Amino acid sequence: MILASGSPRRREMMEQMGFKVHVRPSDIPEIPDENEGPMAYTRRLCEEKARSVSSNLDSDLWVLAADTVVVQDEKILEKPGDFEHAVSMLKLLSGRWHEVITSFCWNRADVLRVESVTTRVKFWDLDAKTIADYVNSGEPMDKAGAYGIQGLGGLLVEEIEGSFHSVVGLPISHVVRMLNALESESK
Ligand SMILES: Cc1cn([C@H]2C[C@H](O)[C@@H](COP(=O)(O)OP(=O)(O)OP(=O)(O)O)O2)c(=O)[nH]c1=O
Repeated sequence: MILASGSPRRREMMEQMGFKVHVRPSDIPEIPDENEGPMAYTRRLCEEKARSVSSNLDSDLWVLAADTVVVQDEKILEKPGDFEHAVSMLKLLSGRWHEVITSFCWNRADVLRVESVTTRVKFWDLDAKTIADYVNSGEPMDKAGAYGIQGLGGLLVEEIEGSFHSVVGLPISHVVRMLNALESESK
């Protein structure tokens, strides 16, 4: 399969599931349209990522793309731009529930299917030093919402409802089930 993503976590997860993964990141700009809700945004982006990589392929391999955002107070939190931005995102998440939405897309020739998975995550109350120490670890900078649940960021999380893997960027069981369904439909 072709993975239209530069995320090392997505690659690892697909390899753990036994796939031989060829990585071809896309360069789609990640900017929500005016009045675009978070789920619609992630669905549009993963579809655009898949289509842009598929259009330059001369193989008939399946292409997988995904997009993950954190949502708090209807605001989309993507990857932080700098230290201060990461601190302000973590302050917003402190002591409250938020949602993590991952949409993924399988595409081959004119077959394209998108699915979205929403997970709820609750953070402990975080004091300023905990937030600053965490941001200084460097872990938040390439992650939506400025945390990684799979790393040190796991210490910020009190509770989760839904798919852990989806928070990390790919709900692997949904992803593999959809591929199996698409394969059996094409027979
Ligand atoms: C909330 C959270 C996000 N993330 C990551 C998953 C995604 O890689 C990233 C969100 O950014 P995305 O734009 O979804 O993905 P990406 O930029 O890493 O890769 P590409 O656009 O090429 O597909 O945040 C974690 O690793 N752990 C977490 O707990």
